[in-house]
Amino acid sequence: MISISEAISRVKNQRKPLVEKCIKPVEKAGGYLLFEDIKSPINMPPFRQSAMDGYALNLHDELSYKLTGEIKAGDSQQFQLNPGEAVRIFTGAAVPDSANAVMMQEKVQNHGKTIDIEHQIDLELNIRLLGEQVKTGDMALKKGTKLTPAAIGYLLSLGITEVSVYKKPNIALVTTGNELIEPGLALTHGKIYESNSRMLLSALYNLKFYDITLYKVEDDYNKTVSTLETAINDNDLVLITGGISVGDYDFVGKALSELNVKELFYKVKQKPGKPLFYGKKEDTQIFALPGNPAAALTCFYVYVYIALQNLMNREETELPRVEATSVSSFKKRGDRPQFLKAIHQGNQVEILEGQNSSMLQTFALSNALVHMPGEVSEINEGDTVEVIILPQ
Ligand SMILES: Nc1nc2c(c(=O)[nH]1)N[C@H]1C(S)=C(S)[C@@H](COP(=O)(O)OP(=O)(O)OC[C@H]3O[C@@H](n4cnc5c(N)ncnc54)[C@H](O)[C@@H]3O)O[C@H]1N2
Ligand code: MOO
Repeated sequence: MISISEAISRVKNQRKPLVEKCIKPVEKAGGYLLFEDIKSPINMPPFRQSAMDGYALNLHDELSYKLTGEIKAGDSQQFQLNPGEAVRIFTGAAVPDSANAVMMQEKVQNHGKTIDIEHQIDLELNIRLLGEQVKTGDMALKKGTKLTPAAIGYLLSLGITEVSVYKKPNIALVTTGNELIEPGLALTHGKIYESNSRMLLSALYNLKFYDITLYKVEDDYNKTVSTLETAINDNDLVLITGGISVGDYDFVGKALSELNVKELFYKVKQKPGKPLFYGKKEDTQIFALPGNPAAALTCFYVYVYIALQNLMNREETELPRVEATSVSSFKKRGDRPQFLKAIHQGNQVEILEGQNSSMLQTFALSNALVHMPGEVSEINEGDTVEVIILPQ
């Protein structure tokens, strides 16, 4: 049995980012990293734009101007202004080449055919210059940039509709167990509703991983081998839940060994999640998470999260950890370090009742996990503890 820190470092050591590219419509590329530099195909703005509703002026030494017309946003006609002439103009409209400043309307008196401005103004005031954000052919966004909503808006503003991005991993979610029934069907004695697959699916969606295939297999050795073989062949990351402990019908470990999956670790000194398995076959990483739902989700956040960040070539691979003051007390049995479901707010954290690895109710209320080291037997009110912040 290895320590949590050793297990974390073995996952980190398998850093092999996916270097395949895929082409995505820009609006569906949120969260992806750019595979290539993007050069701007246009000047942005593509013309000199008015930044205000007001008047475009061909400046002269006096404060009075002759009004010669009007330009709305989207208009394309050209005006030729002589010194001392002005046109009415609106935000976003093209400023005539012969205008050299825009005065906002609050500082202008309109007399019908002429206007008076309050004071003399600087050249190019209230004009967004041609290409002031980015010029044709210049770097718009560099390879590796994460596509945030702002980045997506920016690329679309340059007229770009498709981008090449680093492919995200194809992920298999495999559930095992004869006792599992689809939620929605009638429950019969001895059965429980299957919740792990779509719990992990939703955790993956939340992290913006969408290429996910669900596989289900009953407690049968041959079927476990063939299902896992397909899942491993077709995916970059395989997450299995259940069947990894020592029971006579826990076939996952034996099946993985039959399939020549290289074990990187099996069993971690921690609670929950002791029987966690991590291995790889060629470039596919495989986690066999304990079937107990809270153990599976805890292992997802502490270990699988790192593998996902590694595959995406992200710098930060672990969830953020902070220190906080406990407002509750907790006594631990045994010497396994524990991850405790908790509510973190400000610089305080409340450890919740009901920490059993089969219970999701407490997890449902939590936004954090308190990491309680093995040598600490109790946490008291006022103690400083380490808190892992979960993605919301
Ligand atoms: N003799 C021992 N028995 C157990 C040990 C041990 O060290 N020695 N470890 C215990 C610990 S700790 C855990 S955790 C579990 C892990 O067992 P498995 O990974 O083999 O999981 P299962 O036995 O298949 O299931 C455990 C539990 O979770 C429920 N489950 C499974 N899959 C789902 C699912 N998709 N949705 C909802 N619930 C699921 C399952 O019904 C069981 O109640 O082993 C202990 N035993
Ligand atoms: O790890 Mo098991 O998850 O302790 O119940």
